[in-house]
Order: sequence, then C-alpha cells, then structure tokens
Amino acid sequence: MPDATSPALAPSPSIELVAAHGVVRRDAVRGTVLLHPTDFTLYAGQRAAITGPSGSGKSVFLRTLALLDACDAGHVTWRGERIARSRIPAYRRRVAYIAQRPAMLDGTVEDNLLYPFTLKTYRDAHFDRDTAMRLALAAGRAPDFLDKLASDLSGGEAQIAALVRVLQLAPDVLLLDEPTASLDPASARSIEALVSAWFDADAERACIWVSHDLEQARRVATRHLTMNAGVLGGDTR
Ligand SMILES: Nc1ncnc2c1ncn2[C@@H]1O[C@H](COP(=O)(O)OP(=O)(O)OP(=O)(O)O)[C@@H](O)[C@H]1O
Repeated sequence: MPDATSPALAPSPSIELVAAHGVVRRDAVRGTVLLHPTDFTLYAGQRAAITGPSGSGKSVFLRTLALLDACDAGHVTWRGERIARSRIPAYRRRVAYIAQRPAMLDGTVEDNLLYPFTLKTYRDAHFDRDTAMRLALAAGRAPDFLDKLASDLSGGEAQIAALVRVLQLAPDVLLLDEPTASLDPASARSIEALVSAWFDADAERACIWVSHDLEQARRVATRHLTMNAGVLGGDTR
C-alpha cells in the first residue's frame, strides 16, 4: 500500500506560469516609484486575489504582468523564460488582461466576438458560435445574447460579452482588473461563475483577481495578496 511519500501519490511539481523578477514601475514624468521592486510567481492551479487601497498600484502591477506597460527594472517570465519582444503577442494570447470597463466595438455581441479572429495572432483559430453560446449561457444570458447590439448592453452585459470574447480563446491565465467593480451583485456573480467554469476546465490554468471587495476576494481566490503604496505583500512566492 503506497503512503503519501511514495512517488505515485506525491504532488506533481508546481508549474510556474507568470513570474515577476524585481519588477519596478516609475511615473515617466515625475520619476516617482509606482511599483517598488517586486518578486512574484503565479503557479498553475492558483487563484490569487490582490486587494488594497485605491491608487496603491494594483492596476500598475497587473498591467506590468500583462506586458501592457514596460518595466523600468526587472523582467517578467512565462513558464520560466524571458519573453522576447517578438513573442509578446503570443504571450498575450496565453495571458489575458481584463479591464474594469473593456472597450466594445460597434455592431452586435457576435461582431465583437469575431473581432479577435481578425488579428494576426489568432489566424490559426476560428470562431465557434456554439462555444460562445455556451459561455454566454454559463453567465446566465439568453440565447439571443449574441444578436444584441453592443451599444444596447448594460455595464454588466458588456463585461460578460468582453469576458466571453476572451474566454472563447482559451487563455491559460486571466489577469482580472476589478472586472465587477461597477456591476450589480447579480452580474458580478455571473462573472464569477464564468471565470470559475473557465478555471475548473483545465488544471493548468491560473488567475489573479484584483478586487476592492474582501468578500469577493475570499470567494474567488485561495491565495491572498495585498498592495500598499506600490509594495506587494502577502504570500508573493
Ligand atoms: N502610466 C502611469 N503613469 C504615471 N502614473 C500612473 C500610471 N498608471 C498609474 N499611475 C499612478 O499610479 C498610482 C497607482 O495606480 P493604480 O491604477 O495601479 O491604482 P489601483 O491600486 O489599481 O487603484 P484603484 O483600486 O483605484 O483602481 C496612482 O497614483 C496612479 O495615478
């Protein structure tokens, strides 16, 4: 009978997905530090939350991990390797950043869902209406959701559409920057359910959820970090 130390039952080594190595961000004009030197690793299977006061640097940190803003020092790695400039689009395909109020294009929800497939990075992928419908249904939307005009969507519906637009592309990591901040509780729960279903579908996925809401942070994450005046605290490694 194998015991817990036998190779068959030992936990598999953690897979490092996104890591920050001494990353620093400064205000380009005034030179003030927005993010102090930060080390952080996100492993496959982790759901992390970052809470902290307004203006403390949560978005600055998330945008740095997403490679949307360049570091002033340090670097970000993907699966233990530095990311060459030419590989940034491929990285963003694996690591998706979701803003608080994502931009929607004119046209229907389906037009919005089709948009990523017009980009060079996704030239090998194809829009699958059934997948999109399934995701919309998982967020409690009616079957006609894809036919709605983006301009007619409520804030909650627009956020759901934006999340479906990302999740249909099956990223490995979600960086969620207060995705439910301006939403009613029901819409917020729909977003949480959608992210949860995405996470549960593959053991090698991981996410970071920035939230002002401590209750939500407890619901959506098992690893808790804090940001205060540009200093990331908690269990950062
Ligand atoms: N590109 C930038 N250049 C200069 N200053 C910036 C830049 N981005 C953010 N800041 C400043 O950095 C500080 C942290 O901003 P950030 O948006 O990360 O805060 P936050 O913790 O996400 O706040 P909130 O919870 O209100 O969204 C703020 O003072 C903000 O004005």
